[in-house]
Amino acid sequence: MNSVGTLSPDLLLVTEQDEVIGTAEKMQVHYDGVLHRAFSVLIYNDRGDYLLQQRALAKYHSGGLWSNACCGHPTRPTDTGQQAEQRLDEEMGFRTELTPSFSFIYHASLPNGLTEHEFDHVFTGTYEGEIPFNPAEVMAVRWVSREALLQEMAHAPETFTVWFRILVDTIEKQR
Ligand SMILES: C=C(C)CCOP(=O)(O)OP(=O)(O)O
Ligand SMILES: [Mg+2]
Ligand SMILES: [Mn+2]
Repeated sequence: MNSVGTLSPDLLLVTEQDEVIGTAEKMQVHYDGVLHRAFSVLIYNDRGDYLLQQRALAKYHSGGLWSNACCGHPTRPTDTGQQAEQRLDEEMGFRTELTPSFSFIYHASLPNGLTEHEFDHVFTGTYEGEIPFNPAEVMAVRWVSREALLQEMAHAPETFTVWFRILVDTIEKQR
């Protein structure tokens, strides 16, 4: 826990085997590019369309880019899925049951000078209904079919977050 206590809990630093080896403050972690635990949530509707969020411009990186339904950082070493469900609610304004899917490590230098270096746990869920998203986190949402998403990613990859492009590549190869 950092000096501001519960206001800003620290992120979990992990090994390449995802063993927790410490904690550190969120911005410092992304300045230093040190490996930490994260989660990414993929939400589908009954037709199999992807739910996308456009990150708020004020986010510390990747503002204005289109991405998967929710991403975040666990602050407790257990119950990553519950923390992902909670973060989905904070960002998108709804809850749904999430299922663990797969995990991957990625390392990306971002245009604003920060670095993402994450052991990312991917969760999936389905949802139909209203999306009263939080404007501090999200500037827009939309549903897109997988065909339309693949076309758009091929033509305008720079409008999507780096990790969502990796995620879609991985998922679409598995199908
Ligand atoms: C999980 C990934 C790929 C990046 C972290 O997500 P965010 O940048 O949205 O993190 P929070 O601000 O929500 O913690
Ligand atoms: Mg987030
Ligand atoms: Mn991160």
